[in-house]
Amino acid sequence: MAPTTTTAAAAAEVAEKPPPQQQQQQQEREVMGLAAHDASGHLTPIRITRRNTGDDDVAIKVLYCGICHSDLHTIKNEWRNAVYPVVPGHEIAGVVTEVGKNVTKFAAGDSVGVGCMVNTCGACESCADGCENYCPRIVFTYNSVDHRSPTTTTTTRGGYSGAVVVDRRFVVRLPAALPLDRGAPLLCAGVTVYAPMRQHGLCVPGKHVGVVGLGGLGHVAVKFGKAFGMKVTVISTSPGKREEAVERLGADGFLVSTNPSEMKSAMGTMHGIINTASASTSMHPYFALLKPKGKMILLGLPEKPLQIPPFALVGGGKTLAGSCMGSISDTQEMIDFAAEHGVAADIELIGVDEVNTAMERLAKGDVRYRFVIDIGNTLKSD
Ligand SMILES: NC(=O)C1=CN([C@@H]2O[C@H](COP(=O)(O)OP(=O)(O)OC[C@H]3O[C@@H](n4cnc5c(N)ncnc54)[C@H](OP(=O)(O)O)[C@@H]3O)[C@@H](O)[C@H]2O)C=CC1
Ligand SMILES: O=C/C=C/c1ccc(O)c(O)c1
Ligand SMILES: [Zn+2]
Ligand SMILES: [Zn+2]
Repeated sequence: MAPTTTTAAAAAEVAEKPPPQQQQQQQEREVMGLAAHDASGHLTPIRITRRNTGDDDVAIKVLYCGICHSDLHTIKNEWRNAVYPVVPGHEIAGVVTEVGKNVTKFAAGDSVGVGCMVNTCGACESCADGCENYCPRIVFTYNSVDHRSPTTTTTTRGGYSGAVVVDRRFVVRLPAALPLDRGAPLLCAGVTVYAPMRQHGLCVPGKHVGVVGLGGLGHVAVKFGKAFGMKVTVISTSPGKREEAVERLGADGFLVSTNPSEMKSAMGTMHGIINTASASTSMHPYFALLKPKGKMILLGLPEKPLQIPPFALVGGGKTLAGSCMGSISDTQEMIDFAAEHGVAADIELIGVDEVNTAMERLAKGDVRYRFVIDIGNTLKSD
C-alpha cells in the first residue's frame, strides 16, 4: 500500500539493468502447458518455451494454479485482446527449483506464489509509489507482450503450465501455515479484494460492507471482511448460496438482488460495497444499499458496459471507484494476513483433464468457489 524503500531500490536496480537482449545468455527450455487457440476457449496441451534462469530470476515448478474468471474472459476473447495461443493462469503456487545469482531472498525448495504481473518499468510514478499494478508498462503474467522473451514476438504464458521463470520482484513467499492449493487463489482473487478493502477503509471492525457476487473473488472478500471484524452482507443473484454464505463463510446477511423487499430492507446501511460481478447488471439497486458518502468498489470486468443512473451516485454523494489487483507489497501483506488469520479459498481441486469442463461450469457460476488445477500431480511432462 504505502510507498516502500524496497520499491525505490527496485526502480534504481531496473534503471541500471542492461537491455533485455544482453541479459539473455540463457538457453531456452520447453515445458508443457494448456492453451486456448481461438475464441471457443477450448484448452489443449501445448509445448512452450521458458527462458533459462537469468541473474534476477526465480525458476518455479508450478504445483497449483487457480482458475480466475479473467482466464475465462481472456480465452473466449471477451475483452477483445486475446493473442492466441493463450496459456492462462495467474494464481500460481509452486516450489522454487533454481535462482539466479542476484537472488538472495529465495532458494530452491521454497514455497512461493506468482500473481497477475511479471514485470513493470520500475521507474514511473506508480512504480515509485509502490503501486506497480498501475504501471503503464505492466507485463501481465499471460497474454501480454513479453519483453524478456527469448524471441521478440511472443506473449507471456501463465501458470497452466509445468514451470514459470519470473523476475524475483514479482515472486511472493508462501508461509507454511497456508496450504498451497487453497492459497493459490489468493494470488489474484485474494489481493484484488484485500487491497481495496484496506485502501478504502473497508477493514474497520463494526463497519458494514456488502459483497456483490459470491464467486472466487466474492467468497474471499467475505472471509477477509470477517477477519477484519466487519459486518458482511452478500448480495447475490443465486438464492441457493444463502445457507452456505451464512453457515460456512460466516456472512452476517444475504440479499437476493432480484428480490425488491430484501433489497429494500437493507437500503442505506452499507459503508461500502465490493462489486465482483462478472456480468453486467443494473447498478442502481446496489447504490441504494450504500449510506450517504458510501463507496462502491468495482472489481468485476464484464464484457459489456455498465449502466449507471447519475442520480444513484449524485444523491447521497456516493463514490464509484475501480481497483485492479494489488501491488506486490499488498500481495505479501495479504498472504501474511491470510496465513495468520486462517483465510484461504474454498476450492474444487481438479486435474488437467477436467479443465474444459471446469471452464463450462465457471461460465454458469457452478463452482464452490474456486477451481484449482492440480498441475504438479496431473500435468504430463511431455
Ligand atoms: N479488478 C481486478 O483486478 C480483477 C477483476 N477480476 C474480474 O472480477 C470478476 C469476478 O471474477 P471471479 O470472482 O473470478 O468470477 P466468478 O465467476 O467466480 O464469480 C463471479 C460472480 O458474479 C456473480 N454474477 C454472475 N453473473 C452476474 C450477473 N449477471 N449479475 C450479477 N452478478 C453476477 C455470480 O455470483 P452470484 O451467484 O452470487 O450472483 C458469480 O459467482 C470477473 O469479471 C473478473 O475478470 C478478477 C480478478 C482481478
Ligand atoms: O484477473 C485479473 C485481471 C486483471 C486485469 C485487469 C485489467 C486488464 O487489462 C487485464 O488484462 C487484466
Ligand atoms: Zn485473476
Ligand atoms: Zn512503472
